[in-house]
Amino acid sequence: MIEVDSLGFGYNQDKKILEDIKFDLNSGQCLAILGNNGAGKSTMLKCLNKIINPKCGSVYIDKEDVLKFKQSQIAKKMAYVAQKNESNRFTVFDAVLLGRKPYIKVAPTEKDIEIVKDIIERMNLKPYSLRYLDELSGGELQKVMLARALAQQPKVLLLDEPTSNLDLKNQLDVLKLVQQIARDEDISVIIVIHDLNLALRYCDRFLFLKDKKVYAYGGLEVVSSENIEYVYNVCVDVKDYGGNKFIIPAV
Ligand SMILES: Nc1ncnc2c1ncn2[C@@H]1O[C@H](COP(=O)(O)OP(=O)(O)OP(=O)(O)O)[C@@H](O)[C@H]1O
Repeated sequence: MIEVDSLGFGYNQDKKILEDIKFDLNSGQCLAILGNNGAGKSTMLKCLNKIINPKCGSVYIDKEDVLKFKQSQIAKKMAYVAQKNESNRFTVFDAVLLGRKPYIKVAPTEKDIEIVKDIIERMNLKPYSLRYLDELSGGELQKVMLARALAQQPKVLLLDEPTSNLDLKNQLDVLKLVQQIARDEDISVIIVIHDLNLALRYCDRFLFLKDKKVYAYGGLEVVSSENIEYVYNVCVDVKDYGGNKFIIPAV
């Protein structure tokens, strides 16, 4: 379980971006972080694993405040996939193996190699295994970065718009896999995502950021037309289809 309390951050002294952020999430659950452009979603994700230092607050994982940890210790608890990923001259296999770095002392063990092979298989990346990252498409690269994060075997997985470069089938496949891995391996997943319908389909909890604060947090009930209209300033209808909720813009 992850518990975030009173988290605050500003890039400059006089301009706050996040104020009094508070939520908790059980293991095995996926949380969607929602809000408009510039609301502070990516900033919040980076504060959680201290890529940037929050000005105040705490982030407890299994009752330990990870903000007091060194980066090398945080890497065993949390994995992060950024919004923009740079490609380089690593092969796909080596890039995923890098996810094992927090655990490797001298050289990768057989277990490290097995974990990497397994995740490459599960994400249908085997045909790309020996390809270089700078020879991949944007979507293929995004999947490799997710595979690397999963190889890290974190307790909390932080994903910043993991489907932004993926085609429809890969969006569905990747989020389904993330949801399945979260449940099977008891990982809490925190996803910044713009597509409300994908969020509704694959996430259990929903957090709307607005005016630096948590405007609403909870289960499906908080994804209401009133909240969406207030947060995004767009009128929407919330419809039921086949037992699932769908958001349809009413413009
Ligand atoms: N390195 C930085 N230095 C100064 N300001 C920044 C920096 N990074 C982001 N910001 C500002 O902080 C605010 C929040 O940005 P952030 O990227 O967290 O928003 P977001 O909700 O993820 O947006 P989007 O949906 O467009 O990706 C924005 O006003 C942005 O301009």
